[in-house]
Formats: sequence, structure tokens, C-alpha cells
Amino acid sequence: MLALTLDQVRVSYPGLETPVLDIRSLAIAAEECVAVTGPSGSGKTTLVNIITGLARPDQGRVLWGAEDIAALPEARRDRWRAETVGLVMQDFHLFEGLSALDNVLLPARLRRAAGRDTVDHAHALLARVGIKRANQSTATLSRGEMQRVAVARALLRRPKVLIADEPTASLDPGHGAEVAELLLSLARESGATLIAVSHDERLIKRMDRSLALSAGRLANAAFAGLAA
Ligand SMILES: Nc1ncnc2c1ncn2[C@@H]1O[C@H](COP(=O)(O)OP(=O)(O)OP(=O)(O)O)[C@@H](O)[C@H]1O
Repeated sequence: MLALTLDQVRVSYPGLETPVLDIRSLAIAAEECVAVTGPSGSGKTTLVNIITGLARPDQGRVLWGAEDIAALPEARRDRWRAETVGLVMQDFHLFEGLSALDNVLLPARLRRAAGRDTVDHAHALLARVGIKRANQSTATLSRGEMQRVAVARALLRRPKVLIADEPTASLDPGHGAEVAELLLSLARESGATLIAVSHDERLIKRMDRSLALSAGRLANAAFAGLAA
């Protein structure tokens, strides 16, 4: 539903000779499913922070649709992210003292937006990701189930963009495959653009394409039809 365009984006830190992220041009189409790969330190987390508005580049434009989020002040970037992006992290970021349902609803409850429709939607999402007992304590879920709860939570606001940072890295192969399948099918069902940082070949192969970062630059620009 939202296309991403990066234009002359650069992130540098004092004392480092080269930028940690240096992307001259990148275009990801609305509803595309794209993997981001690269060795440790190549800039993957920096890229995730920039495209989710968690951080601002030193220069360049980060356009989601027509909105340049790099030009927004922090409070507006935070609001834009909450309304637009569903985030799935490697280590789930769930509260183990809460039930699966309460974890999915927590962000909505914090903004006093957990009305009947939202609660119904949370139940439907938990069923869709295969969590049968919505009231089961999160502490007793398997790791694969925890990540499925996190996927349901990410989708509650019907985000236009899904960003996943190593979503299968802390799961065993079977659970990893299930979560990869869920992320892809839910992104496609909801029309969300999916960008997933991953080293998991099973996930990477199923995406529309993959981008390789190397020392902050796009390494497979020619293959992906991009100018790095
Ligand atoms: N606040 C900072 N100050 C200085 N250097 C930083 C800072 N944050 C990140 N870096 C450097 O930027 C580079 C890219 O880091 P980043 O975390 O984006 O890499 P990554 O590809 O996500 O790595 P990993 O796979 O290990 O998580 C690294 O060399 C890192 O040391």
C-alpha cells in the first residue's frame, strides 16, 4: 500500500571514516516483499531505524508514498510510525506476565483505543496466526507461538508497512518456517509492504527480491535494478 523511496541517504558517526549507511537510490514498490541481508555491521539495523523513522539520516530523503519522514520532527515521526508500521523483532518484545490477547491489545489500550471492534480484531488475528487460547499466559507459550503473537500485535492497526528484524533468527527451523510463511501471507493478504532483515534462506527465497548491504552500501544494485 505504500512505496518506499530512498534518495541520497547517508548516516555517519563522528570518528568513522566512511558513512555506516550510504544509499544513493532505492525504490521498493507498494506491496513488495523485500529481504535485507548483509554481514554484521553492514548497516541493516541502521537502515531499519531510518525507514521506520526511529532515527533520522544526516542527509537525504526517506519517502513513504509522498511523505518524507526524514523531514518530520521526532514527535510526528513517532506518530507516523505508530499509525503506519507494524514491527516484528527477533526477540518478540512481549510481556510474559500478560496473556497473548493482552499483549496484542496493550498498545491499543495505552492509547485508549481498545474498543469492541479492536478486541474482536485481536481475537481474529490470534486465530489467524494459530493461537487457539487467547487467554494463555505468554510465559507458557513456545518461542514460535510468542513470535506469532508478536505478528498479530504488529498487524492490529492494519499497518501499511510491516518491518521485521530477524523475525526467525531465534526460532528452531520448524517454527521459523511457520513464522516466515505467516509474515508473507499476512503481508500479501493485507496489502502491506514487507521489509525483513534476515539471514534465513527459507524466508529470503520466498520474498520478491533481496537487497544485500555491504559496508553501508547496496551490494547487489545491478541485480536488483538499483543504483547504489
Ligand atoms: N551510535 C553509533 N556510533 C558509532 N557507530 C555506530 C553507532 N551505531 C552503529 N554504529 C556502527 O554502524 C555500523 C552499522 O551498524 P548496524 O547496527 O546498522 O549493523 P548491522 O548490519 O545491523 O549489524 P548486526 O547484524 O551485527 O546487528 C557498525 O559498524 C556499527 O558499529
